Amino acid sequence: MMNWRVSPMRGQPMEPGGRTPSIFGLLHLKISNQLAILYSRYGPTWRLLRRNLTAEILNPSGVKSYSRARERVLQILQNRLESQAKSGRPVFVMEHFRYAMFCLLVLMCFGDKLDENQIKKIEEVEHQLLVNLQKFSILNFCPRVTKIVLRKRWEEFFRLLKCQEDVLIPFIRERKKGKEKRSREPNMEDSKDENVLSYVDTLLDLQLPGENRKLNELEIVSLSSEFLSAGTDTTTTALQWIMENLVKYPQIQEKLFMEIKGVVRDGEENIKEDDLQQLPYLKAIILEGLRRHPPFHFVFPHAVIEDVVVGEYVIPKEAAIVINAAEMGWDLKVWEDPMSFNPSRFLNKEGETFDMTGRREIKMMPFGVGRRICPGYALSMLHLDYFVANLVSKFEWKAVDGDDVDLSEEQEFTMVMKNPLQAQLSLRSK
Ligand code: HEM
Repeated sequence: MMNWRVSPMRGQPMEPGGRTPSIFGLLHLKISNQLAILYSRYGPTWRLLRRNLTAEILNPSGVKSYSRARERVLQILQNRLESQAKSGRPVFVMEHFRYAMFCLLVLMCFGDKLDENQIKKIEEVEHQLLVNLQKFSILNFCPRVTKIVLRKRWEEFFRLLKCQEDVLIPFIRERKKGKEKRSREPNMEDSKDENVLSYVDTLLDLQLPGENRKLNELEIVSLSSEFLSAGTDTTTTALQWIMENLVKYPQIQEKLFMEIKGVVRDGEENIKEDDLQQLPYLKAIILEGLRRHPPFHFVFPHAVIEDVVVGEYVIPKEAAIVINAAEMGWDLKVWEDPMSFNPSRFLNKEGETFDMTGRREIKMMPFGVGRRICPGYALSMLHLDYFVANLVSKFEWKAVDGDDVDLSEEQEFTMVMKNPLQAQLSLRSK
């Protein structure tokens, strides 16, 4: 087994025979590395921060404490879809899905008491940063020169960062105030909401080793923004692909609905989080969706820490390597009829859950594998389970009349649907 180390650089796939990437590849690496630095206000502390993210907020009990937030966001999403469905017109679901996934992360990041207006303010500023990413990437190119020739663009860039600070810093200060109050008055009768640990709380606690200091506000702004953007588009894309396949294959949707009906509690409309474990077919559908349509076709670049030989390839120390995760999930030697959407391939008689972490074997890796696996892996699996189950429980999803469901892909930040999903939704009778 190889020794992996994440390089913070984006890279090009290694060429056969262990040659290093071409000069264009190296240039690309350099530019992208600088882009990452430009967008982040913190230094090389990412290793520690990642550990913090996994240990504090994305661990099973951290994730569980947000079940009320999930219920609230599900309600918002279902209401939005219901009012559109009632118009009888096809519903374009992508924006609704993205908003719901974004809300979930905002509530985890800044605390679950935020109202919709506050969430919308955060969404607007984060959206502006995301859509302007391309435009600002040129600023990495010889900043000394671009600071003169592209002065206006630099100003615009700083204006946008300032807007982001103006929006996010008050939320960070609010969390800080709450924490200080709790430590001053430990026996204070706190409402349950205030006690839910937020990502910002964990960042406020963090002590940077070696530097003997805590993170400053601007660093927390960057990290919060990264948390929101890393988790929104990825889960939205996966959710959309899965729902698209349920529209394309009504018999799979029907089988799932029958399974769901068996576990909805009396008098309840929605599936409870605790009941998701009783839905093996749902889990198989999520896994099949991630295998067939992984949101990232390539995992982030990694580097080996010593020369290694893999098959006929020599990978020299420090070379950036990029793994094509999508092809791995479509490998004919491993998967039967890999391009078909067949959730049953994940149903095994022994009831064993499929391992995606790479501990046992690696047959697919939509989240990467090993110690650099996506820290949001378990959270997004839960979000996918919960939202797919409840969206199918509440609505019947059908193709728009005469529409041949189109599975063409398009590369954006993730591999999205070229023609975003639109569906005819009808409320299931209670
Ligand atoms: C379906 C949803 C998601 C998919 C498919 C996905 C996939 C990935 C992949 C492939 C990587 C790179 C792993 C590697 O380096 O080999 C990654 C990294 C990362 N993901 Fe996710 N992700 C998802 C959701 C999330 C969520 C919900 C969060 C946070 C709340 C998140 C946070 C991150 C972060 C912070 C990293 C960088 C980790 C590092 O630098 O070591 N992801 N993700």
